[in-house]
Amino acid sequence: MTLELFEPERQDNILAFDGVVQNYGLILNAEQSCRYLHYFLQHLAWQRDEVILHGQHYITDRKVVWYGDEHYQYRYSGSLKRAHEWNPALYRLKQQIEKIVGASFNSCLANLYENGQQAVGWHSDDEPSLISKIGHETVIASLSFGATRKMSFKHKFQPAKADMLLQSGQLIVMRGQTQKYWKHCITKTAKVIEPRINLTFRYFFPA
Ligand SMILES: O=C(O)CCC(=O)C(=O)O
Ligand SMILES: [Fe+2]
Repeated sequence: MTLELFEPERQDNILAFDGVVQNYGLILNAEQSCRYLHYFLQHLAWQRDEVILHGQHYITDRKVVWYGDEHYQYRYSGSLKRAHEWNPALYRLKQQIEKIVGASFNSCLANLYENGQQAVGWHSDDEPSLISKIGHETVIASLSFGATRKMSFKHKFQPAKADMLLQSGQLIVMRGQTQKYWKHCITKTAKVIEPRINLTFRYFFPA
């Protein structure tokens, strides 16, 4: 695993306006992060994602899996997703994150990028099932393991952008109106040949 020269600094908000992306820095040490990476690589039920765009059926390179308190179901990009029962280690990590962040989560969408060629394009996590009925905000806590990758944000209506590197053991939280006004992506890079896992803890409001 590559060792980063600089630890990420904590930041209250990397966005200039219209949303909040908090950088909590590293919440796990290198050894803990490395153990989680190898454990999750082996023990989560990874599957390529199916999406239907403009009537065309696609299978993504990156793998995903969704865990939750119940077998929540929802339809996005034309295919039906169903939450698995919590993996116990993932559940304990969820409880730890809830304490740090001061919010509760009932599900986790996990992503596996085998190398820098696998990425996720510009999108917002703005499905109605993720928006709270009171306050109308979305809180997503995102914890990374393995290879350092760049996450970018761009405003939907203004020429504003922000970038951050996500290291192994680093936690960020997207909250407020971030999903309404900003898109985010993980960029491709030929330099990264190692895997990265990202866990996005979410609160899912069943319809
Ligand atoms: O891998 C990441 O850090 C981001 C994943 C993401 O945007 C998502 O799961 O919605
Ligand atoms: Fe996302």
